[in-house]
Amino acid sequence: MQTVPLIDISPLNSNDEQAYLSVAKKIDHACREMGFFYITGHGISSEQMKSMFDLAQRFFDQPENIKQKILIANSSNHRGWGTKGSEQLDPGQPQDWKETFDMALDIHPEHPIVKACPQLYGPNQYGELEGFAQQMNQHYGLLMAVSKRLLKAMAIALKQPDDFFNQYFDDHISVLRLLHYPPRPANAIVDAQTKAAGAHTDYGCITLLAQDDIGGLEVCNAQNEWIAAPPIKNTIVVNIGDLMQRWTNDQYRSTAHRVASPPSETHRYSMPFFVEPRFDSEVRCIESCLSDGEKPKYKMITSGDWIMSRFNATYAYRTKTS
Ligand SMILES: O=C(O)CCC(=O)C(=O)O
Ligand SMILES: [Fe+2]
Repeated sequence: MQTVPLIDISPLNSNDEQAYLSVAKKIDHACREMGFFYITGHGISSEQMKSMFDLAQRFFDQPENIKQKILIANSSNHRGWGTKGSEQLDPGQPQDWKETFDMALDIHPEHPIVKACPQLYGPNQYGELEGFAQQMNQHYGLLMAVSKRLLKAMAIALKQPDDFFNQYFDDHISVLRLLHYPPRPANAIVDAQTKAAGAHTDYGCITLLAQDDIGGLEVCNAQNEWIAAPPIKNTIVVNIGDLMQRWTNDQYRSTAHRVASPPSETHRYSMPFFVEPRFDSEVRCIESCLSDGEKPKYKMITSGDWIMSRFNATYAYRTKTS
């Protein structure tokens, strides 16, 4: 059975051109075959990761009334805390059993880009936890640096200029999200197949996911089999999102994935970083992804329009009000 490959990306930081291209090729292969891979050699220390998981736990441990003050449902730009049941990733399944915290670039309300797209830009809502904003922003910067290295390698593998993807990442809309999957209460009627997060694809270019050591992430491989993507120490899981699939005319796979319910009494934490280009980036098929006579499968769409259409499809609070 096909498994999720592991790639050491440290050569992406070196001057050894051969080693660089060899890693770019491995990434390209994984994007085509599986749409998912683990990375090591990303440069984010295990201490940094641990401090982020400690922070996530402290954040979600706060009383409900404190978290209510930064409710995502009251945010104009989709930032803040999401209660259990506010998101339903798989419309054929019960709502996801998780609480969330979303943050992105923190931009003053008077900035022109906020005026141009107030649904996706603006200030974050952090709440009251000491040091939280600073630590989240620092981690956001570290993840963005790794993401830019990956996007450059993908551009090169696709025979594009180095900055083909990265040129769309000034004023980007990438989101760092904290996730807490608490145990379902004993009286909640669920069968063993009910997932903590339903099957879905991610919306952006790529996602960098850190997971704790509980496990539960499952990936649908090219043979349509669900396979486990268990935690591996000091790795980050990378997967392709819908915008990258559109950009590459389906050559890179935006692969469905889901999260099994944690064992009883067990809390699971994870931390996806959704890498999403500036809201007005025009995503249309890259020429080098078309063979002779082949036609683009998708119409051009802007990053912002795509992301908003996906939020509206999966969040109860948005469908009620829009
Ligand atoms: O919690 C996880 O491991 C995966 C989360 C996920 O797929 C998502 O939030 O898009
Ligand atoms: Fe996902």
